[in-house]
Amino acid sequence: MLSSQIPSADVALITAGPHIKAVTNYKQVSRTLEEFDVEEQPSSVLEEKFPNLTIIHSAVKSLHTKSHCVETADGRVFGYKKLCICSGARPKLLTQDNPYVLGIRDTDSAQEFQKRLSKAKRIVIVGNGGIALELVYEVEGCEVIWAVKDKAIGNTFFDAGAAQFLIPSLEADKPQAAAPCKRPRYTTEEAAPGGSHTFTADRSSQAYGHGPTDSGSALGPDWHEGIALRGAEQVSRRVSVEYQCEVEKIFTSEVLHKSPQQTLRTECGDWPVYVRLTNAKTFGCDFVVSATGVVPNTEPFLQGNTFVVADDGGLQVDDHMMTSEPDVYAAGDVCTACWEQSPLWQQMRLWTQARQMGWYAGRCMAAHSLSEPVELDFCFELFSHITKFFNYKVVLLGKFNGQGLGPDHELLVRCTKGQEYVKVVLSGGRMVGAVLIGETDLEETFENLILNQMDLTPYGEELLNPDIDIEDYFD
Ligand SMILES: Cc1cc2nc3c(=O)[nH]c(=O)nc-3n(C[C@H](O)[C@H](O)[C@H](O)COP(=O)(O)OP(=O)(O)OC[C@H]3O[C@@H](n4cnc5c(N)ncnc54)[C@H](O)[C@@H]3O)c2cc1C
Ligand SMILES: NC(=O)C1=CN([C@@H]2O[C@H](COP(=O)(O)OP(=O)(O)OC[C@H]3O[C@@H](n4cnc5c(N)ncnc54)[C@H](OP(=O)(O)O)[C@@H]3O)[C@@H](O)[C@H]2O)C=CC1
Repeated sequence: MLSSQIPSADVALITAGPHIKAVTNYKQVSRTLEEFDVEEQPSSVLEEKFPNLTIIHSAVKSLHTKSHCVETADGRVFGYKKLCICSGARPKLLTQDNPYVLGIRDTDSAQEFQKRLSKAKRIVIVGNGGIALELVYEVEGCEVIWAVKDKAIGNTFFDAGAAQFLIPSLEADKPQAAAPCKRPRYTTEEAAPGGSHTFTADRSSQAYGHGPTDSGSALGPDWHEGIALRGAEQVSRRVSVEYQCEVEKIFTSEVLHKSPQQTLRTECGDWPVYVRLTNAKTFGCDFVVSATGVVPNTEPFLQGNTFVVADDGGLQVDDHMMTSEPDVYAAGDVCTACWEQSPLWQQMRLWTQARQMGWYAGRCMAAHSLSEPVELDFCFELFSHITKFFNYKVVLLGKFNGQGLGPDHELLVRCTKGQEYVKVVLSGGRMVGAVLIGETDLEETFENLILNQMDLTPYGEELLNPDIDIEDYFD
C-alpha cells in the first residue's frame, strides 16, 4: 500500500522470514466481507512490481525511536522517517520450555506437529478457539482428548447453540476431500513430509521459537489442506471433549516413576507425558497441543523505548494506527486497537483484520507524509469474518456473540440439523450481529440490515422464516 501510495519514497520491508506472503485473488464479497488468498512469493516479484520497494531478510534486533533507526540481526542499521511494526504474534503456550507442549503458528511449527503426530496414539489439545476447532476436526489416526474451559466448544467464535449444531460433525466421517486447493501451500524450501463426551468417528519440542529470527508468518486459512494430519493408529477420528476444565499440571513419566503415584500409571497406561485436569481426571498422551491464544511479538521493539502497551500485550494504536512513539505505526496481530470503536466492531487477531490494518496503516503513513487528511476506514465500522469450521462455511458479523451487550439483547435462531445454523442478535429491535453457518446466502442482506440499523421490531420472528425470501424482501 505504502509503495503504491508514495512511488517517490523508498520503502523497505524487513522480515525475519525467508518468504514474502502476498495477498492474491482479493474478492470483496460485500461491503465489509472479503475473501482472499495468501501466496508465498519470491521477493523479486514484489520488487519488480514496486520499483521503490527493497526487501531485507533479517530479523529486527532493536529499535531506537529517538534516533529513528532499526538494527537487524545481521548488524545493519536502517534509518526511517516512518516505521510500521507488523511483527505478528506467537502462541501463548500453557507452559514454556516443556518439550511435550507444542504450539502451532508457522510452517516450522506445523511441520513439527505433523512429525510428532505421525508417531502418536493419543494427544491432548487444550484451548477452545480457532486452532483447536481446526485440529479436532482434521486429526485422524490418533485419539484426541480436547480440554475446554467452557460449557460448549468454540467459545471464541460461537455460542452454545452453534456448538450443538456443529458437534455431530465430530462423530460423522469427514466428507471426501474436495478438489485440491489451488492455492500454493505454505512451504519452506523443503517440502513438508508427506462431564465428557466421546465421539468415535529434529527439531526440538520448542516447536515454536521465541526469538525474532525463528518466528515465521502465521499460517492462516487452509493451512492443513495438503498436509496429512494423521497419527499412528488405524482409527479414523476419535475425539473426547472434557468440558469446563483447565490444566492443573503436566508431568512426565520420569516424574511418575519417582513419585509414589504408581497407581496413576497403572490407571492411565504408560505414556511419555501426563496431563492432570481440574476436573480431577488425568490423561497420559504422546504430547500436548497448547492452542491457547497468542501474545503479540513486541520484544525487540520495547527495550529502550516508551511504547504504551495494552493489557493483552499489544502495542496500543490510535485511529491512524499510530503507536505512542512518534512516527511509529503498528498493524496486525502485534497491535491493539485503542481508538473509540464503532459499536459493531471489535478486534480479533485474524488474517482479515491484519490485511485491513496493514492497508489502512499504509494509507495513513502516506497521508501523514504528504500532509493530507485521512479518515478511519469503513472496514472498521462492522466486524466481519468468513471462515470454515467442520467443513461448514461460517460468517460472523458485528456483535455475533452479543459481546458487550449485557442482558439487554434478543436472539433469533433458525437451525436445520446438518444444514444450517442462523443466529441473529437484536438490540432495541435493531440487528447488531449474526452467526451464519452453512450456505445460508444471508450475509449480504444481514450486513445491510446491521449497517442501516433499521427497526426490525415489526417483523419479529418472521425475520428468520425460511419461507420468506428475506433477501428479496429487503431489496
Ligand atoms: C494455525 C493458524 C490458522 C489460522 N487461520 C486463520 C483463518 O482461517 N482466518 C483468519 O482470518 N486468520 C487465521 N489465523 C490468524 C492469522 O494467520 C493472523 O491473524 C495473521 O497472520 C496476522 O498477520 P500479521 O501480519 O499481523 O502477523 P504474521 O502473519 O505472524 O506475520 C508477522 C511477520 O513478522 C515477522 N517478524 C516477527 N518478528 C520480527 C522481527 N523481530 N524482525 C523481522 N520480522 C519479524 C515474521 O517473520 C512474520 O513474517 C490463523 C493463525 C494460525 C496460527
Ligand atoms: N478460522 C479462523 O478464523 C482461525 C483463526 N485462528 C486465529 O489464530 C490465532 C491463534 O489461535 P488459537 O490459539 O486457537 O487462539 P484463540 O484466541 O482463537 O483461542 C484460544 C482459546 O484458548 C483458551 N485459553 C486461553 N488460555 C487458556 C488456558 N490457560 N487454559 C485453557 N484454555 C485457555 C481461550 O479461552 P478464553 O477465550 O476464555 O480466554 C480460547 O478458547 C487466533 O488469533 C485465532 O483467531 C486460528 C485458527 C483458525
